[in-house]
Amino acid sequence: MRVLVIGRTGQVSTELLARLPAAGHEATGLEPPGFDLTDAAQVEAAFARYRPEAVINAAAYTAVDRAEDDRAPAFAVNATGPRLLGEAAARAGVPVIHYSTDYVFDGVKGSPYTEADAPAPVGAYGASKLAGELLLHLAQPRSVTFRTAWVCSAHGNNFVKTMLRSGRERPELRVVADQHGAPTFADDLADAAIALLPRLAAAPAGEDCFGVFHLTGQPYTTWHGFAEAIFAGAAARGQAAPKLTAITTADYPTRATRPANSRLDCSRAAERLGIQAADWRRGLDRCLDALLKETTP
Ligand SMILES: NC(=O)C1=CN([C@@H]2O[C@H](COP(=O)(O)OP(=O)(O)OC[C@H]3O[C@@H](n4cnc5c(N)ncnc54)[C@H](OP(=O)(O)O)[C@@H]3O)[C@@H](O)[C@H]2O)C=CC1
Ligand SMILES: Cc1cn([C@H]2C[C@H](O)[C@@H](COP(=O)(O)OP(=O)(O)O[C@H]3O[C@@H](C)C(=O)[C@@H](O)[C@H]3O)O2)c(=O)[nH]c1=O
Ligand SMILES: [Mg+2]
Repeated sequence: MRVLVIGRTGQVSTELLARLPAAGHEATGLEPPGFDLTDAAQVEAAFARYRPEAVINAAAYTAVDRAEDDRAPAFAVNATGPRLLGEAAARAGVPVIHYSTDYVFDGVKGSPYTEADAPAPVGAYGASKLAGELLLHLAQPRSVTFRTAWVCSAHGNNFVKTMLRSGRERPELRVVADQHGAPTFADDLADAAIALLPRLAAAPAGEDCFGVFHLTGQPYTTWHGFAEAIFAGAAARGQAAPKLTAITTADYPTRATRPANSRLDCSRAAERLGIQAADWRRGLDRCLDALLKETTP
């Protein structure tokens, strides 16, 4: 299949572009400066040029704190972008796979969120991503949105790389232990999307493979629990670990509020799509193998 990937050097787009050819697909990835998803004419031109049979939107404005003071660009990329893509895809008759976030929820619920729970974003990033989901599905009902969370990989910016870097610079790291969720590795997300492509291409609007699906890694943990796993893995690969201190959200003020409960219930994806939440500890091992050279002789 000819697959157009929006994003090229981001976490998820990098993994998609690395894996699509092996699955027999012809893939093109587009991002700035050569391509701007927020420009309708550029979106239209990309469809005309590449004639995709499916589109995967892995582009986003992901700077959560910056989005609070930079709302217009965040909404342009995260909301207008998916709308333009949905409109072009509907005209071309091709399905769209898109990504959204746990930050569409306020985090107040006492158990994992399902797709039936009402979103109520507490920050600009989450609000822009929620708008994008709605606009995409209105424009192109033959779309799938994977709401994921805490995405990491060996490429791009993420919590694993921040922890490893900070751990080299400082003897002690303080990490919040009262925000609950599950890390998700970008290669697992890419594999899920690629497995779904043939089914989406064949399915008419209204099939139950379209819609919103929660998809994260498992099991649930906290950012502090994740940091512990990162440094255990780093230590096993010969890197000295800093002292890790559990703190509360109140001890770590940030510009944007993060939800305390980011846990997503992924059972709908398992039941309807046959896509299982992957064990993030395996993903972390692959990521650390790629990032840290063995120091043993
Ligand atoms: N990172 C995370 O923790 C989470 C991410 N998600 C969602 O998953 C998806 C993938 O995220 P991730 O891979 O981490 O994101 P990254 O921030 O790693 O990559 C974003 C990509 O979007 C591209 N991009 C930004 N602006 C534009 C634009 N105007 N036109 C075209 N491309 C653009 C970037 O290009 P460039 O590098 O040139 O700017 C980059 O390729 C997103 O929808 C995100 O919201 C969901 C939950 C958690
Ligand atoms: C670096 C650091 C962060 N933290 C906290 C802040 C925050 O609550 C949490 C994670 O930090 P981050 O900066 O990675 O958080 P953040 O950028 O909010 O991560 C989010 O990105 C967007 C794109 C998403 O969609 C979300 O799923 C989520 O992955 O850890 C510490 O407690 N100590 C530290 O030293
Ligand atoms: Mg880039």
